[in-house]
Amino acid sequence: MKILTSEQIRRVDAETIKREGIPSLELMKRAAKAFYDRFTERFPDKNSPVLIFAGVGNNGGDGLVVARLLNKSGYNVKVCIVEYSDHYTEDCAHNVRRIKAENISYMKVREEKEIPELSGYDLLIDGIFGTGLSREVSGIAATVIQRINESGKPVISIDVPSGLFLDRPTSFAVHATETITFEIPKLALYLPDNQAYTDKVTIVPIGLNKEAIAQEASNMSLVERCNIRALLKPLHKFAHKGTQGHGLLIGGSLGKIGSVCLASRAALRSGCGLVTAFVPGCGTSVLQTAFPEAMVIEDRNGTHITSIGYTIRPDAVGIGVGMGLLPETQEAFYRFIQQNRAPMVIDADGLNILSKNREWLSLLPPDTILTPHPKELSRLIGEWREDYEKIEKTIAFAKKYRLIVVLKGAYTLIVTPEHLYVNRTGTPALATAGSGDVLTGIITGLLAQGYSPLEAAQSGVFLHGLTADLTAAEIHPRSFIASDIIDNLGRAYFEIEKRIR
Ligand SMILES: NC(=O)C1=CN([C@@H]2O[C@H](COP(=O)(O)OP(=O)(O)OC[C@H]3O[C@@H](n4cnc5c(N)ncnc54)[C@H](OP(=O)(O)O)[C@@H]3O)[C@@H](O)[C@H]2O)[C@@H](O)CC1
Ligand SMILES: [K+]
Repeated sequence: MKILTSEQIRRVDAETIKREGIPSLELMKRAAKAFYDRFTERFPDKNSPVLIFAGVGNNGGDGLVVARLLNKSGYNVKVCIVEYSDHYTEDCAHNVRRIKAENISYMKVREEKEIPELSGYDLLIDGIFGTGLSREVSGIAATVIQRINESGKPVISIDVPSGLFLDRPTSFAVHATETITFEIPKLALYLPDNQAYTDKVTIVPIGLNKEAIAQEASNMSLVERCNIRALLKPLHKFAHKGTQGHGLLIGGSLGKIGSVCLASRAALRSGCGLVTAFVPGCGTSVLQTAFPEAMVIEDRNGTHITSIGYTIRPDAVGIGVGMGLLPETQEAFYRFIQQNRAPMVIDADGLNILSKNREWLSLLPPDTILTPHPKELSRLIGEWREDYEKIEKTIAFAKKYRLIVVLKGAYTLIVTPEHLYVNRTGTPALATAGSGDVLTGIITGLLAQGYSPLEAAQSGVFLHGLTADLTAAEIHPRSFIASDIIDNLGRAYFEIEKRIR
């Protein structure tokens, strides 16, 4: 699903109206109905008093149509028109007339003293500003937003939390409990800097014109279940372990062998045929006991890796977990990346070694996958002030070294030199020890099965997150551990392959 800018969304909006020969009011009705459907499903209690804040633009117009729909179906609604300007859009003005005609209780607010007391309401709907926001919020709109935020009430935002900029940092906006956004995903809804404003995000279709969307060029998109489903290879009846790929996981040091166990088990569960772990001597019996399905090659040294050599021919390599940063290990890493030509994932200490020796980055084969968390990323690309700068710097870095960067977070970003992908699967349950090692293992396993680096990165991240989504009702997010990801990978595959009627 393409992520578009506000300017592109405006064009799609206008093109839909033109191509489908519908009045703009009709599109507003569709949007409001889509919001209403989701809202009433989430909040079926019609007795809960609801206050709808509507601005004077089309986001406000949506809010007024929502008020009419809720009122008609028996909800207890009131409307507060935040008149931050005298200039109403035509469709908004039309709906002000309609709410009057339908006797819906409303008030206009132009000054602070006119703002109603919010304590009597159970739910607030926010339709003050949408994608038309063009400058910092001030005056009465700012005061109202502040009151909304201070109220502590659940706030459901229409399209975007009011005050959220779609293309630059935001310092003040509605703290939405949920945003019900119209059809097209907006990048700002998925950035960590905006977490105070965007909690849950739900995308609802509103029947925008498909060709109009297709015409808009974008180098950003959401990773969707259908994308992953389409790229999964079928399992052949005559498949055997030799045809399913051989993954090699290199890492570990005394006290950190668990990371290699997790990564290797995850690689095998992701579907590859064979897994070998390359570890220092202290890891061999641990691995063979904890994970008998893996083969093990040991370094000549007992406590940490000092030289990486083997005669097997792996189809993919995952390197770095638990490896440590001792000079001999760094040297071994250097010699290894100089000669390795198998597709590769680099994580954890592998990334830290690269940030200490930045000139080695140019030795990496094109499309090598790096999987940093934000701290590891900052060691590689330097500090950033805000998310847009971070993304810009990561793209420049990916371009310079022709790499794929998987930036782990609540919404993991997959950055290639050409494109930014946003993954939505996953919950805070994944913020647990070993979760990153498991991701490295899954991506290595997928690479070994012959998926391209981009496919492996996208599907690995998607599957990893999906295990947490699928177990959310059985394993409390607080007690979810990295092994639960591995144990539920099969379930995640079932979910992806499930037919949706
Ligand atoms: N696209 C779609 O698919 C569909 C979109 N729909 C809905 O339309 C919404 C977009 O509506 P919109 O364009 O009328 O803009 P909106 O956000 O209501 O703002 C209103 C006006 O406020 C102004 N303004 C800006 N910043 C300001 C500030 N800081 N302080 C004061 N004023 C400020 C600015 O006008 P200006 O002053 O720049 O002339 C702006 O035009 C969208 O989010 C969705 O809900 C659906 O109905 C149908 C399908
Ligand atoms: K809004």
